[in-house]
Amino acid sequence: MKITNIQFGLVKAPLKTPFKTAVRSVDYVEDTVVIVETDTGNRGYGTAPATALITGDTHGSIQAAIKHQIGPLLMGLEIENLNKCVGIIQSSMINNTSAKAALEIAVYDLFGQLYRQPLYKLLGGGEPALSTDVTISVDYIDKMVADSLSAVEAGFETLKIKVGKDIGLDIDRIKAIYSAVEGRALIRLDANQGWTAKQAVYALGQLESSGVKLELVEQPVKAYDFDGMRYITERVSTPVMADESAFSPKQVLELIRTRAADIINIKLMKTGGLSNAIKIADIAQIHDVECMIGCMLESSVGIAAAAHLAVAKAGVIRKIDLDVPSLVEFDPVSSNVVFSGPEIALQDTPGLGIECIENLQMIEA
Ligand SMILES: C[C@H](N)C(=O)N[C@H](CCC(=O)O)C(=O)O
Ligand SMILES: [Mg+2]
Repeated sequence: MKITNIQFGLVKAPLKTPFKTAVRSVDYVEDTVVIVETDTGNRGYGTAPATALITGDTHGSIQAAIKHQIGPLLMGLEIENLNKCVGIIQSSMINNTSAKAALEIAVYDLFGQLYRQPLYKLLGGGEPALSTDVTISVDYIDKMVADSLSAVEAGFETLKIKVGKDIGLDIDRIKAIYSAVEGRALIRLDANQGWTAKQAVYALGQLESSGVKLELVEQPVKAYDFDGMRYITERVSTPVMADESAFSPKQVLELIRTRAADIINIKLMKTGGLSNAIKIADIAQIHDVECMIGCMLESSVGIAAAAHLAVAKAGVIRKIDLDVPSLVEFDPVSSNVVFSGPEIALQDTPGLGIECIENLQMIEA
């Protein structure tokens, strides 16, 4: 099975309610769709969102990187030599992790089709079921409490609360949500780089001493501020998770070596796809550091790939944040990963089992 062509499209799905974090507010999911074609007629699918504030990537940069730099190097490559395909994708240029992720996802999808196995089995196998948290956007307190209660009613047992906008308000937000859902849901926080190290230590200290139990706090400070991450990790009981600080295996090694984080959030759009995500999971497991599988606000093609990885690496990926299918009005993607509220079930069709992407708008090559 040889790569012969790459096509592009765009897929868009409106959100039920705006997704609001410390850095952005979004009303819909929009991904570049990458279709890798082969001489056998098989087509591999990958997607990437334009999360410019986190990865630096836009739809224009993703498509240009694939069209002009990485794509031409892949023509004629045999899918059975997955290592060669992945090696070329990763060494073709620096950065551009979203473009690399979309291509790797498509190539791994084809690898699964070649050997007629679902991806998670080719990655090592596992129990094909996961349970995800759901994100509660940062907002005024009553709205966040109401959203948290609705999520618990819908069956979610873990809530990922977005904070990082205003430290005083954040403490009130978390206390109010905690008392509304105490004993019914676990609370994890994501500050999306919105606090300083001192603010984080203060806020978490206030919460811990008032009896609020948090599962973890994600990326309290700026991505580059490894010293700040370590400062917080050393001073609070709540486990600290690195997200925007943890793109590459090398960064993860550094975070672990300097004890700057207790947990690592793996996202395919940060790692440049599955190959580096696997390396990160292995590095973390060697060091007894737990991981979360996360996602951007992105389509269910990328999220399906992340779910396959999480199943295969369940020994170290023990926290799941793959909630976008619950946040959209409708999911245009049908794959072999079925999302139903908090439950994620993987079926055994080959690769990612992409059957259809509704409303896919093809882009002229
Ligand atoms: C969607 C997921 N639950 C999530 O919260 N991801 C964010 C980044 C999402 C984005 O801004 O596209 C995160 O973990 O920081
Ligand atoms: Mg995060």
